[in-house]
Amino acid sequence: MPDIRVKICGLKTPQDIAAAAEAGAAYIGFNFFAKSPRSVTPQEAAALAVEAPIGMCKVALVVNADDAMLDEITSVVPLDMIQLHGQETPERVAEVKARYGLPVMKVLGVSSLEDVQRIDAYEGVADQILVDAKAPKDAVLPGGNGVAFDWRLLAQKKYWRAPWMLAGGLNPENVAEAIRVTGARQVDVASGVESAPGEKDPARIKSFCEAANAPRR
Ligand SMILES: O=C(O)c1ccccc1NCC(=O)[C@H](O)[C@H](O)COP(=O)(O)O
Repeated sequence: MPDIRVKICGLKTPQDIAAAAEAGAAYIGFNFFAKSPRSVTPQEAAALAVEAPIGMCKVALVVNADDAMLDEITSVVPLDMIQLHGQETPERVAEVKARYGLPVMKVLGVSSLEDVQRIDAYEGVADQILVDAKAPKDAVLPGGNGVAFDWRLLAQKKYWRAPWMLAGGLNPENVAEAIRVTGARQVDVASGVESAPGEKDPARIKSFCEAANAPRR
């Protein structure tokens, strides 16, 4: 099993799933944010999920979703985890965990040390924490913008009680350095393995997974 666990986010086709599986990704993300070029419907995600090999963690990405939306997604798609990518409070994280009986990954955007400190409020309730770059002020999307944050912000505080994952502007060219600086054991990528917004590139998925697991200097 690869040392560094990789999540490929925003998969839309069976070819995307095959590329992630062949490259050894541990997680795949289905994006239910309608404005995203990576979004899928619950029915599309259900058809894709059956293509995933046993043991690959299938994650539903939602942004400030209400129970009705989560009820629909979880009733149709065989999932292993829910990723909350909005302004969900620790209380909402606990509610979602209890209601759906699935592990929850809470995403926290970082652009300052204060943001890093704010993560502590979630470490006792979220099953995983995804440390992402904050979206630029004028961005349409709350994630998937290909923007990195200053990885040195994690140098002092890179351990939480919950396992964590690094995201934000990662790509095959910089992922090894990001891992070196932050000590991340898990990494997540969306736009960095695409040829155009929402179009995954199998060669970049492969290069990303190889670079994440290349021997460290
Ligand atoms: O990818 C999207 O379109 C998206 C839309 C709305 C909320 C979150 C979204 N992506 C979240 C992810 O998990 C990304 O992998 C993460 O933000 C990093 O994205 P990128 O910088 O493009 O690798």
